[in-house]
Amino acid sequence: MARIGIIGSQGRMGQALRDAIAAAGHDLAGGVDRGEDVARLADGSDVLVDFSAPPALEGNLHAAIGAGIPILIGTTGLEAAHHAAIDNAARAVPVLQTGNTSLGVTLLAHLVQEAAARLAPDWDIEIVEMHHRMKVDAPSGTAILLGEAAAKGRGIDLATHTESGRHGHTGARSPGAIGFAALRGGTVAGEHSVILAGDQERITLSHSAENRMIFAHGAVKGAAWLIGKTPGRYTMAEVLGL
Ligand SMILES: NC(=O)C1=CN([C@@H]2O[C@H](COP(=O)(O)OP(=O)(O)OC[C@H]3O[C@@H](n4cnc5c(N)ncnc54)[C@H](OP(=O)(O)O)[C@@H]3O)[C@@H](O)[C@H]2O)C=CC1
Ligand SMILES: O=C(O)C1=N[C@H](C(=O)O)C[C@H](O)C1
Repeated sequence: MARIGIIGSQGRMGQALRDAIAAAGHDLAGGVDRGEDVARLADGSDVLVDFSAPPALEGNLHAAIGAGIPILIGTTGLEAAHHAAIDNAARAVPVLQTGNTSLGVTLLAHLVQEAAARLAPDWDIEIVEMHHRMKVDAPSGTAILLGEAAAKGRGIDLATHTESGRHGHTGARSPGAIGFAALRGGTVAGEHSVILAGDQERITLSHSAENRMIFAHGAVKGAAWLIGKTPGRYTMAEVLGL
């Protein structure tokens, strides 16, 4: 049984996490939101779970290091500087950062990598996602995760092959690009499709989240798994044995 501290505890994911912690038989160590004392939460926790916002990341990593406990980061909208801070923190404590904690998306990423590796580079890759009207970042962390899986399969760098936000006279698609399109509306928990488009044929690999509990259950599983691990950066694939 683990004491799990939630960062972003009043948010949509924070509330789902409370139910998932109870369902798994763990203890809720407490929760913090904007402006509250994360270091104190860390001192009373065995592991921190962060579903808040990117500006909170640095303080959250600092608190985990100060208390000598692992941290799982589910917050999305992270930039290169955030990933550098995570790499740095992972030298001191176990850290798991992922754009999606669900079993289904973790498996989907494997399938996407495999498909991208096996199909010739002239098969175009487009990633389409839809989320609820309150989501603040785009493309979603999951879309980026799937783009990274596709890029890995292709042996290319995602950053230099991304095409997103097409509008107006864009010109033809760049050969080898990975395209992103983001839709927002209603209460959609999370829809992702990776479309591999060849000449006269198409493959679509998709995942539908019916509600947030799939993310919450995965996050609790990942958080408990991190306890006792040596410092380093871990993945959901390792947690789920995929
Ligand atoms: N990896 C995954 O599987 C998933 C990731 N997510 C990601 O998790 C994050 C949260 O999503 P969601 O719960 O829907 O968002 P919400 O906006 O519902 O919740 C975010 C919570 O974090 C709080 N918060 C904001 N800034 C800080 C801060 N500096 N310190 C502590 N708490 C803070 C907010 O408080 P306040 O309202 O006062 O700002 C709010 O309570 C998003 O980045 C989302 O994309 C979501 C689902 C799954
Ligand atoms: O903000 C959300 O809701 C979600 N965010 C994550 C993302 O950005 O991919 C995961 C999930 O799709 C829900």
